[in-house]
Amino acid sequence: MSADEAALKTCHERINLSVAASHQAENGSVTTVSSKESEEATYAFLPPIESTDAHLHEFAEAMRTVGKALRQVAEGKAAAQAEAAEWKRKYESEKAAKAHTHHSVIKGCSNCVKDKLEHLASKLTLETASVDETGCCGNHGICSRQILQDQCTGPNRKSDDRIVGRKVPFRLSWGSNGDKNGQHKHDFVSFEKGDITTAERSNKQIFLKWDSPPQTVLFVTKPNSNSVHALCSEMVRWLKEHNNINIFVEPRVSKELLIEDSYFNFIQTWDNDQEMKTLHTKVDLIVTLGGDGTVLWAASLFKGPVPPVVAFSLGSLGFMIPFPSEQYRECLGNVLKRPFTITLRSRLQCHVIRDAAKDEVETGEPILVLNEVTIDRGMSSYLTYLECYCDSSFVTCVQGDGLIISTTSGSTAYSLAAGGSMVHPQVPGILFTPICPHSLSFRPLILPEYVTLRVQVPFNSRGQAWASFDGKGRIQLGPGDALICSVSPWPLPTACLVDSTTDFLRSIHEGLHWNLRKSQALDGPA
Ligand SMILES: NC(=O)c1ccc[n+]([C@@H]2O[C@H](COP(=O)([O-])OP(=O)(O)OC[C@H]3O[C@@H](n4cnc5c(N)ncnc54)[C@H](O)[C@@H]3O)[C@@H](O)[C@H]2O)c1
Ligand SMILES: Nc1ncnc2c1ncn2[C@@H]1O[C@H](COP(=O)(O)OP(=O)(O)OP(=O)(O)O)[C@@H](O)[C@H]1O
Repeated sequence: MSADEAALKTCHERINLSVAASHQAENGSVTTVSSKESEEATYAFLPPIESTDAHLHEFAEAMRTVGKALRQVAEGKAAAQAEAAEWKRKYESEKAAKAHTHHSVIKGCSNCVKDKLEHLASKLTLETASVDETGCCGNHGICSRQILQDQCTGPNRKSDDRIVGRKVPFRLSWGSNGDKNGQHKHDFVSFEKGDITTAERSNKQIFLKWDSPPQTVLFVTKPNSNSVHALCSEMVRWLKEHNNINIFVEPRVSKELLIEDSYFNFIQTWDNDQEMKTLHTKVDLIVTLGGDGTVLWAASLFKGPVPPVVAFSLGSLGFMIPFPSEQYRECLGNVLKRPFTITLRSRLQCHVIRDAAKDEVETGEPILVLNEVTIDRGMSSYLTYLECYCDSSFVTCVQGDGLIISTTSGSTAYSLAAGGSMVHPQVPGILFTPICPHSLSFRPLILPEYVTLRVQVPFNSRGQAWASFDGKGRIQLGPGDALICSVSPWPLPTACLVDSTTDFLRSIHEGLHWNLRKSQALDGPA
């Protein structure tokens, strides 16, 4: 008989004794003795409760094991989904690239848009596309796949190269599972005699130089603003008359300008989504007139590649807007004729998966955001309860008002208000910022840009959750639904007034009054 069975047997015996004693008391035959015996029997009954506790402990342990197994299954599922998302992303970007090439070939070379955009694309790839994969010399510091030779040959060979016990040669390759997505081929890690170094700093300050003068400009303007409308019509005239530029505007603006003056007959627009999808093949430059919301709006018009954006400030904060509208002639003149620096602002592509437990396949087009995707509790008065995974790893459960998954550009927007760090827009990362977490230890995180995040509303969640994209387009997420997001291959290139860092620091100083404090007086304690 096992120890547990013995404990159970004792327990039964004591229960029987206790029951018998209480029966005697009820019959009234041996009242005083029986009540004492009953009390003793009751006390005697207590130890077996410890035995029952042991069973409870055993049961709890078993439940923990089951919980662990379930979590492992969920992690496995998240890994598979992340991998599927990555493959889909690769497939879509290749498909889009092919479609873009195909479209341009059909159009022919007469307008040279294809050549210009392809050249621009190659420029935007940090001008490092020609790196040789295997034969890297190590001099330029861009080694995507460099092999350490067993023996160093060539004129620089030193006598101590032949020391016995030389380090074993190895390779560096990108991606956590080998060359997983090829995103990081152009990062700067050099590799000399087995010592990994990043001494060569990445030069991500990117310059854009036109091969030939730009021909087409798209205007995106804040609605319902007289000053914006007036400036738009003035700039359109100036661009047409002084630079012979073709102008595209949104359908709403086209109507407004035509009502104002038939002079604007030359302006082009689009009639449907299909036409809008080909805009990036026709437009060299986007000019935005408004605040940050207008830049977000302009970005949202492009589900794939985006032409460079020159943003003119006509809002109140204008964090992402370096160009003063009063000096538009000088600013636009420079951008159209000279090389200029750009900030490549990464965007997040988001997929909502309904009842993710059943349906593992992502459907529909991704939603692209420049700032962030937010998952909050909406109207619900319950805490949001969200399970979060990063690639195949469980991150945490969010219990609070919600979660912000932000780009570095969005780090100064909602994420900042929720306690996240401000991050320079060229830093490759994704911010993971909780909103009012009901926990003392939930600090915001910054994750690397190559991960895929999955946020799922578990089936035992009390309430619904709501996802919103750059503060717009709210989508309800029920128990079992999930949101998957990763960095999109299509960033938003924004023209800088000076350069990426100077513009960023100007914005946090002037826009957010960062660390503004009166200087201490000199006449303090010695
Ligand atoms: N509590 C908050 O701070 C809060 C709440 C909701 C939304 N937002 C932000 O508003 C954005 C939508 O902007 P909108 O103009 O359409 O809405 P809006 O008109 O409500 O303006 C939001 C404010 O955020 C500023 N802003 C937007 N993007 C920014 C950025 N990247 N860096 C610094 N400031 C930025 C804008 O200049 C504006 O002052 C959302 O993406 C979200 O980040 C912030
Ligand atoms: N072309 C557009 N079409 C439709 N809506 C737009 C367009 N441009 C901007 N918006 C919307 O108009 C709102 C206000 O725009 P924006 O943020 O640019 O101006 P603002 O509020 O005056 O500036 P700031 O955000 O600097 O205070 C935003 O919600 C934005 O999404």
